Amino acid sequence: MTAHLIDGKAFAAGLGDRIAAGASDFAARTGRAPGLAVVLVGTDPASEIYVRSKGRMARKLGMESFEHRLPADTTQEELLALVAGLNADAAVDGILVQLPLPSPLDSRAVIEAIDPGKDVDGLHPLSAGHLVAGLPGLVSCTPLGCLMLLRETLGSLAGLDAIVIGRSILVGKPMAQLLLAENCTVTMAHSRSRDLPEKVARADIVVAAVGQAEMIRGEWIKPGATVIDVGTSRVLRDGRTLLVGDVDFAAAAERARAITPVPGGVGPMTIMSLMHNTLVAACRRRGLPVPDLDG
Ligand SMILES: Nc1nc(=O)c2c([nH]1)NC[C@@H]1CN(c3ccc(C(=O)N[C@@H](CCC(=O)O)C(=O)O)cc3)C=[N+]21
Ligand SMILES: [Mg+2]
Repeated sequence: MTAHLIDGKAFAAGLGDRIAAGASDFAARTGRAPGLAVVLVGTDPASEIYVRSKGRMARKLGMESFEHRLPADTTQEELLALVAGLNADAAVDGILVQLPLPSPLDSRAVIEAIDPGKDVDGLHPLSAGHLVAGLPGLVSCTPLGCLMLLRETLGSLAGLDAIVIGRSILVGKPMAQLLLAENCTVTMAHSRSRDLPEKVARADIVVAAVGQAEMIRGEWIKPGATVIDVGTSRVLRDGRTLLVGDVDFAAAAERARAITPVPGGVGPMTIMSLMHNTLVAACRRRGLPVPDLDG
């Protein structure tokens, strides 16, 4: 392997120290810690783990964590009533509703009910619009984390050719907007794209967010490219469950200049970006200056 490993876990830990300092400063000025509310509907085991680690991280950094666990048969009205209560709660600066919601709940309507000032997931249409318009707002956690890793690895991204594979509202679309704002030339590829290998081969930056285990082959990667792997798929291999990304890591690492591992790459940055957004939302809501959290 020749690529530099982009250590998301270590970068997230450093960012966490700066967020903790910002949270403590916020508490000293306002008399209360920044507050994050996480809503989990149902008992999906993976979601349980994510929600627990978000709550644990918030408390570790000196923030208040409000965890709301609702049964899988919660009605749309009950969920909207909870969101309305969190919108009105002065101790809550950020609201995250864990996705996916069990059917038949309508996640779009729930997300649109969140106060955009508390939308720490960056999923409200107003947050998405702010990003496209280049206005300050809250940016979706996974793309924000990817951008921080790219800046840390490459410095300026201006003029680089980037490809984002995957066009979800949670990751692909905001990622492309962030790269465009960094003056990259951005290609957005997806399941219907033609000649994907050729398109990937032209990119200096590859962000893989398709959700299909090891779909991006190592031979496609341009030598010297930087690869950010958003995927986390559990696969059974030699009788053991393994977490793998959207990129064929071993082969890609032979060609890339730098690459994120799975786990330990993008995942830890997603959670830390949520903490980042919670502190930013808290400061904005109180009219306080947002601390400089870039290393
Ligand atoms: N409203 C909403 N916002 C989200 O941001 C959101 C969501 N819903 N639903 C589910 C996905 C998934 N997600 C992850 C967070 C952390 C890791 C993470 O820390 N992963 C570790 C490995 C963890 C493991 O071993 O399973 C790593 O990559 O190193 C992964 C995935 C946030 N999501
Ligand atoms: Mg990861």
